[in-house]
Amino acid sequence: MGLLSLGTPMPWDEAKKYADHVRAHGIIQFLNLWEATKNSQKDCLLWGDEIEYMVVSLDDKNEKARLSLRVWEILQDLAKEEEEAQKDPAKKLLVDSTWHPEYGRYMLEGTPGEPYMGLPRDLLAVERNMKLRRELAIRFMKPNEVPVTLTSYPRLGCAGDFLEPHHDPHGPAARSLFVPDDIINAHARFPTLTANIRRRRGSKVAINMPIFHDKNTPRPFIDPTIPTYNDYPEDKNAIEEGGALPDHIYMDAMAFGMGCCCLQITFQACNVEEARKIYDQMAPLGPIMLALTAAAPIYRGYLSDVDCRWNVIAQSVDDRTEEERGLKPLKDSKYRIAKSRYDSIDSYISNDPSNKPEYNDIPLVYDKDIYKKLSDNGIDDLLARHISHLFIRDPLVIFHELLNVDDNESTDHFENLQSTNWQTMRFKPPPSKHSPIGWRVEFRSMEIQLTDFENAAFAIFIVLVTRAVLSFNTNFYIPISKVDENMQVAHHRNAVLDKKFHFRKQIFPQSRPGTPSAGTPSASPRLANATLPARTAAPGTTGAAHLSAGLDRSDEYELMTINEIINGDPAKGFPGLLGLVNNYLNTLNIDIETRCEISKYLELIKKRANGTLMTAASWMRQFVQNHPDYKQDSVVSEKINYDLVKMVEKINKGEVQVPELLGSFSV
Ligand SMILES: Nc1ncnc2c1ncn2[C@@H]1O[C@H](COP(=O)(O)OP(=O)(O)OP(=O)(O)O)[C@@H](O)[C@H]1O
Ligand SMILES: N[C@@H](CCC(=O)O)C(=O)O
Ligand SMILES: N[C@@H](CS)C(=O)O
Repeated sequence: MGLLSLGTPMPWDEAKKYADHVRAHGIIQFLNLWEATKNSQKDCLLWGDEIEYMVVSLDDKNEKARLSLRVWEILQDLAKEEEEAQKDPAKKLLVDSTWHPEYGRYMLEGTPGEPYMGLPRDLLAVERNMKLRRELAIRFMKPNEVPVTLTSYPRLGCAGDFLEPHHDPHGPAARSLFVPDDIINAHARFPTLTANIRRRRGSKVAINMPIFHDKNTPRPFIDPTIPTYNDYPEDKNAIEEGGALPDHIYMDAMAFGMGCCCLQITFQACNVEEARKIYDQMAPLGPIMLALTAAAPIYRGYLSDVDCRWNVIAQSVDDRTEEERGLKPLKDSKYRIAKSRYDSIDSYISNDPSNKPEYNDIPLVYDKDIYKKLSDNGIDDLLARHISHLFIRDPLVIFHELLNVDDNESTDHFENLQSTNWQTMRFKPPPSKHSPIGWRVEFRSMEIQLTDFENAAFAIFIVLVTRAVLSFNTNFYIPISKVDENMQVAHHRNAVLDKKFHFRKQIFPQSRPGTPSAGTPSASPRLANATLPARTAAPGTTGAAHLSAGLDRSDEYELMTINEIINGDPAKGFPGLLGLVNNYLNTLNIDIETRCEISKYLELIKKRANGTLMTAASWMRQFVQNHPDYKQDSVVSEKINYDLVKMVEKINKGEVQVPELLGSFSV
């Protein structure tokens, strides 16, 4: 969930006049924050997860499942509960969670009440807390409502009724043929984002995901369900003007993307350099974890040929103009921009000596005036590039009342741009110079899993990987263009088993006298303030000019399966991420009971990676394809959707065992 300021939002025509104002003050705010917090030291790990839920209303009589638009009321009740818990220590334990709205009016986001600490025993609190959150949310729902952790809702945007209460499509913010604006959270941030993305882009967003061709799916597949309204100029372009591609599932609104749910993990680092190191080390894992957590195979009532949500969201908030997308020569826009605001990261940012210039091998577009301002104020090259790259975007939501703020105290303008750059990783400064919170990093690519057990397993795995990274001083660097290739590969149906991903072969630092050898923990996870590698690119250029002078690093990485990346390859002496995590755990003094409990979660990761257990995406595909109503035509009917949601609910209640998904683990 991004910045939820209050006020009167500006429509795009007005907001764009203040874009430079917001950027200029955003940078001053960042510099003020930097000055106050650049030396901040935190000595303990704090971390937390964010779980996004969809509230589904079940109509058992008619066997229909609809998204409930009642979440605002549920959130108010949860907020009251949180408030009371603040006053009553006994209640605090029972509530121990924090709740936020999300893009969809049917979505909830729950986090632990306080961040977790870094002790192994604290890991065992994660699943308990996730269960508590689910139970708490249920307490404020109607008897027929359930919180489900599906990544994409199978029948979102289908003709007929998929909302409770029903609303016809259309509305001035999204102008969608498929979803009404009533589906968007009422907080001004969300409809304004929706409308201003569309207006800035100059057309509705166009999302096309390849259809899964089953035996009876027509070839070519031309979707007969796309309505032919003519209320808005864009409507006719859906089929006639090529908005909807043949053999694809076409979607035309932000809700199809930002209405998806995910699992995000945020860690606090000891200091800014450690945060930059974690950011870089975790970035190549973004696509790996996307493929391993794949849970989104169905869109707008059709089985698709992809397993993950990422590209759907990227297309759903792509506010680039035609000029920025390279469809027209640059005239009114400033830059060609290769990616949507929601996409994989574009540059590594750590000053660690293992970050070689050649790894930043994709052209980085950045605002050269902002780069200069940052540079003149002592920000080093890599960080200045990162921030001035985020600042090529326009602020989409500007509130009249918050235009002029005290840049010494507020970080609103900085957060405005930071929180609408939705990338696989987020590098997060302390929220304000007065905050006790330190420099943090957010890992954002994972899809939400069907049960708390699985979500806890992935959260625990990721936090342990960060500990192993710091402890063994690992090196996961590969050229960022290869991380981007992996990101696309991760979307393929069953990529987890069928595809290979670029990954670094030698992940430990080469042993030198006096340095820790492969797989032994370094004396301290703290990092020295290493000097910056020399760069040859002139500040302000948009190309990666330094690349041609760089070394060829292609022998440092190779294509591996997810199984090899996670479980290792003994023949090659490659430990895999689980090997690293287990080595790390071996260095700690953990009681047997705790270690056994942690092993349960790691076992799930191992089995998902080696194919013993299915991903949620594969399991859902199988559920649909085995359903008696399925006609082998890629259509996921209302009845199949209802049965799927009921099944997920039963799994969460422990009423049904699904060994193909969860093995013998109980939820
Ligand atoms: N000091 C901290 N260190 C690490 N994690 C923290 C800290 N404080 C809170 N968290 C965790 O960070 C996560 C995100 O928190 P929060 O919702 O406040 O951030 P946000 O800025 O809204 O997130 P987003 O970047 O997704 O918009 C939660 O899981 C929370 O428990
Ligand atoms: N729901 C979005 C993330 C929204 C956010 O940035 O908080 C996703 O699935 O990635
Ligand atoms: N939840 C995301 C997407 S709208 C945000 O608020 O930034």
